[in-house]
Amino acid sequence: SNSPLPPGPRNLSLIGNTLHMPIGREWITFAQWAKKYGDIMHLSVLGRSIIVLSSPKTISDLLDKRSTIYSDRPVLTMAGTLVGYDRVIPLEPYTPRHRQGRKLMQSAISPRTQPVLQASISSQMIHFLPRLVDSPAHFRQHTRWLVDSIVFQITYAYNISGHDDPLVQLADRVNRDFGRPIAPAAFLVDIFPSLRHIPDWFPGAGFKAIARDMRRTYLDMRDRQYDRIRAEVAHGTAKPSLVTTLIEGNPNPTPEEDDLYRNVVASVYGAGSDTSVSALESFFLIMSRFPHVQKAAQAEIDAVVGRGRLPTFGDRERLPYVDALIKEIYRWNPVVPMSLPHRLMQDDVYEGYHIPAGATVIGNSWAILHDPDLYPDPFDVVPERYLMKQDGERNPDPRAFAFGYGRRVCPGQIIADDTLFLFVASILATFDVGPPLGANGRPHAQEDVAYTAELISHPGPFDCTITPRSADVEKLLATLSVVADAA
Ligand code: HEM
Repeated sequence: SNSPLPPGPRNLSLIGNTLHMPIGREWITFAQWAKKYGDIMHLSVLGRSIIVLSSPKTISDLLDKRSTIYSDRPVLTMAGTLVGYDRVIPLEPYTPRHRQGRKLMQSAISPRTQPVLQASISSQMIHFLPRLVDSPAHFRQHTRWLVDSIVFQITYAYNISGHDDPLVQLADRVNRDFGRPIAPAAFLVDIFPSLRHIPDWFPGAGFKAIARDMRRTYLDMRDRQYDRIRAEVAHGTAKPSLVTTLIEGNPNPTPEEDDLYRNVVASVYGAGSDTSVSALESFFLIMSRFPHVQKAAQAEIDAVVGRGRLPTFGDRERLPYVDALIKEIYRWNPVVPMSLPHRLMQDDVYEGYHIPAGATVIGNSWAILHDPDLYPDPFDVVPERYLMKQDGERNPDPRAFAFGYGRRVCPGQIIADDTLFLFVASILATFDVGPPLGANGRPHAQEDVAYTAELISHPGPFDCTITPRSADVEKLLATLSVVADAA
């Protein structure tokens, strides 16, 4: 192409921008660079092109409108080729198999199936709330328990017991494993893919044993429950679940179909668990930092739901402030700040710039969600911004950016959003969340909580107090959990 590459930081010939690359939370540095170089920016890292898009328009023009060529994923040699995570939907290349997998997931997670999914979320919530009464200091552990319970209920009709449930432990291990090879340049083989051919005994080939170990753990988690349900379907004893639906829909799958089904189901945990946990954790942090927001949301819930029952999904449309708070949770510290990287499949030209085939294309969602022209006072939590009469383009719904783009947009949004709604509404109806207290019983001075620098970003360590709003609420929760256990 005769067109120039998009502008970007100075290129140091062979090594490109490698030496300039920010280490950790690159979304913030990229947002600063975008002010200088524009909302389409080119970086060259070890000979590979990275295109960073930082405005709704560039993202919509390329990742949405030209999604036929912008929907591949970059090849990750360690995580993908060696461990095998490239068989799950989020990391899979853009192929007919990927489209088939998405279709299966979308038919399981759709407005048609939403009532069944909501029933699972509600039933797990009833078991979750009493845990918060018993040990509020462990709110993060309970939050993860809740999300895992919902995911395993939907996928495998599996009721997890406590935090030491074997499936939870296995899933935790897969989660931890997953973070390692997808961290930038964590393994040399991602920079020099031909290293994957070196023999196992060769010095420096330790990564191959690590990959084999991770693969074993992943397959164990993927297959154990799946095989159990397959046997139950054969005996006519299987409970309704995503696996049951897939197997009953095609009792004699080919080996390829069988592999596809297993990976589609595993993708629900892989993509849906840690992401949802991050959003729910942000809720606690926001509540402990912005008490006036909490009070306004509680006043709305009290007026609409009253104090004698828990909120339900049917209440949502009469809770506009709670809905606006949920939008702020997605925006304030987005769960996936730079979305997942896309890969361009053929040369393209945009606004006179050449975008080379194979380029990694990143939509910097964080930059958009913190653009003061779109969201005034972006570092504050201001649900009111969505309730004002909108002036043109201001304060767009953050979900348009928080869940990714084009043909790779998150297919689990319905579950994520329903989980977040019921979590926020139920906790605000029953608890007060506040800042941690010092020895003198007064609130601690609050320090800024840094979010982690991973692909799925979580709030760093923080404490908060979580107390039932009244003795009546405590009784209500105890009764509900007894009834739920009996059922
Ligand atoms: C608050 C919770 C969640 C957030 C913020 C979130 C966000 C995202 C984002 C940003 C992407 C990348 C889209 C892109 O590449 O442009 C994604 C992909 C994906 N998400 Fe979610 N997600 C959440 C929950 C879930 C849940 C609950 C599920 C499953 C039930 C799920 C399943 C997936 C899958 C399978 C993909 C890969 C799609 C593909 O590559 O084609 N997510 N999500």
